[in-house]
Amino acid sequence: MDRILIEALAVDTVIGVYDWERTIVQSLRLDLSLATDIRPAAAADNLRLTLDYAAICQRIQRFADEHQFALVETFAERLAECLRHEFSISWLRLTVRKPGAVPQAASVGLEITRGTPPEAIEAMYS
Ligand SMILES: Nc1nc2c(c(=O)[nH]1)N=C([C@H](O)[C@@H](O)CO)CN2
Repeated sequence: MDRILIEALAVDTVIGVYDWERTIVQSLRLDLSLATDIRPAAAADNLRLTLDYAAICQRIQRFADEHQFALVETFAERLAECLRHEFSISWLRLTVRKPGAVPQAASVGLEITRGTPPEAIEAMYS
């Protein structure tokens, strides 16, 4: 299975567990790996037959504008649900980093995977 990649996407949002964090906008950094079969789009050279990474990036920032979560866990889980539903993504890996949250660390955050693993889909068709 092929994967569309989005790396170090800067996303501005209100997020954090402390009161002072509810009054500021902070910048998250997102990495995404999105399972898809690129062959139909490549054969036809047609954007409509693949995952449009620009449209996905725009949707992510709109999601961030529309929500204010306490935890990066909630942001990641809800965003993964949103993207899988709206773009019919069978599997994704999402990393959310919050630079500056812990001064001693370059960034902190988490990584989640959701959906049917690409290997399982490939095994069904082999
Ligand atoms: N596992 C998590 N730990 C912490 C989070 C979080 O979202 N998930 N958030 C905070 C604060 O908001 C922090 O980013 C600011 O100091 C602390 N721990």
